[in-house]
Amino acid sequence: MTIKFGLIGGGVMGEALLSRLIARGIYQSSEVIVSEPLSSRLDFLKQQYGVAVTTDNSQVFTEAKEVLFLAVKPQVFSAIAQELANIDILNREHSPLIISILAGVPLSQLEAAFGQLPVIRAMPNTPATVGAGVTAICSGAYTSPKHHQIAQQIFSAVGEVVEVSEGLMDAVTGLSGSGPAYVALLVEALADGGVSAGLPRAIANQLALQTVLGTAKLLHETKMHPAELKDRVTSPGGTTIAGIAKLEKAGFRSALIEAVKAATERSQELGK
Ligand SMILES: NC(=O)C1=CN([C@@H]2O[C@H](COP(=O)(O)OP(=O)(O)OC[C@H]3O[C@@H](n4cnc5c(N)ncnc54)[C@H](O)[C@@H]3O)[C@@H](O)[C@H]2O)C=CC1
Ligand SMILES: O=C(O)[C@@H]1CCC=N1
Repeated sequence: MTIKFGLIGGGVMGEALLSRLIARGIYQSSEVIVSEPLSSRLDFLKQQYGVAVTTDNSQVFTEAKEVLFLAVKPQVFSAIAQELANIDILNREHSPLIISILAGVPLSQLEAAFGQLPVIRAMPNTPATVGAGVTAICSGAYTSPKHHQIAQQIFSAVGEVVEVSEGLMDAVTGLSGSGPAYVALLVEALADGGVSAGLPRAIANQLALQTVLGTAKLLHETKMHPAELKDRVTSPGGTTIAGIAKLEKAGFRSALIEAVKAATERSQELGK
């Protein structure tokens, strides 16, 4: 069977994408090869998903006919680019589309590393694992509508897809890329608040999680503005306004705004 999809880096995000692509039948296990330095991860991915595995990134690059998917940390990108630099890419019968989910690494750097191959830069997030992710994509100079369609199909398998200009990718990273961690912190802190107010831990966890999930679902399904929902919950002289007053005093909104800005700036730094 032809190898269509090559994955370099079988960690959290690599596995999230891989698992959904196989489950949705976008690629068969026999069409996928993964490279990873950690033998424990390789054994796991091979056993769990039935894919071919290797420690040799150049093998993945050479064999992948349709997509080479980069899911390593940005800090190891230059080492990988050097490793792949000697492979004769331009004279290949099938040049793969390079898809990178590396935070911060710009299209210019990716295109320089891969000659004139088509590159799509993407920023997914961890809810991709359960098909509830959101991914922003932007296309490089050598891509065609066909490449665009392939990337749409891949990321649609793990959630929603939006297209942005490359100048916005760091901001996307600061918001939706990093966002699941902020929301997880919110859920944990809400539950801690419940425990502090006397609730048993298990019940506090359930209430906190379902409140966040339910609120997101309500906003999503009704398209209600968040401010309107806040107003609907907030009775005059009631409990909610007492809670909101504390959040405002503690700088809740500005803490989130600053978090997104700091993560955006860090993404910009990673690309330098
Ligand atoms: N974790 C997240 O929420 C998100 C991460 N990203 C991006 O995805 C990329 C991967 O992040 P994670 O999956 O969280 O990291 P991770 O650490 O879970 O996975 C990276 C994998 O790459 C492997 N690796 C290290 N050196 C390698 C090499 N030379 N060749 C091949 N594989 C190598 C590691 O062993 C590891 O399994 C990063 O660039 C990150 O910016 C993007 C969106 C969300
Ligand atoms: O923390 C990071 O650098 C990566 C990028 C977006 C989410 N995690």
